[in-house]
Amino acid sequence: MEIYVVYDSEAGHTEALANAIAEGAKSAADANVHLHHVSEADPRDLADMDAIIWGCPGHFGTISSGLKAWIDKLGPLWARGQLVGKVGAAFCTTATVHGGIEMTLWNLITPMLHNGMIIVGLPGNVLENVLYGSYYGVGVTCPVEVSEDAPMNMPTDSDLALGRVLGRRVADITRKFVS
Ligand SMILES: Cc1cc2nc3c(=O)[nH]c(=O)nc-3n(C[C@H](O)[C@H](O)[C@H](O)COP(=O)(O)O)c2cc1C
Repeated sequence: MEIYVVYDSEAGHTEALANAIAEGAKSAADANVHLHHVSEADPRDLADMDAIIWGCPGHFGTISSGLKAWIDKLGPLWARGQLVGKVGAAFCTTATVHGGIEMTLWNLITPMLHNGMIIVGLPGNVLENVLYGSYYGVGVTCPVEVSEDAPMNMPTDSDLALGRVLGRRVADITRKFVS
């Protein structure tokens, strides 16, 4: 099965989470995972995918303009119904816990629904999620550094574990549709 992971990221926080999601998806032996920064991703490639996972930093409570501009190139695929029935999932990073994680995840999911995709979140029986996560995908907080000299606050091991679980879950659910 073909799984596409596309992300926007300015300083690498969301990229680290995207890497963990791709790693989780790749842990399924039958998954062929395509991981791309949005600047090098071709929307036309989505037609050949079985599952699509996209994510970005939350910018003012919603999708970053970089990823939104890319999503807005999906009109021709939408018009031909080429994404209908594909599995989708979303992820994001923000700087604060109450800085719009859920709104950003919902805004990422909305265009998937408009394209007829089947959304996969994380349920409460996933251990990593019940302790810490979100039901709408993976949204994690990387707090702003206390000073310019401080090391960057990247996603924690728990954050990355959630990412791996989402990637694997997408692969396991997609398999039920493609086999
Ligand atoms: C223009 C802009 C708007 C942002 N808006 C928010 C916000 O509304 N809430 C929040 O918690 N963080 C906000 N942030 C912080 C980023 O979401 C956060 O630092 C994120 O982890 C950056 O990920 P990246 O390194 O992958 O770009 C904003 C950052 C920028 C540049």
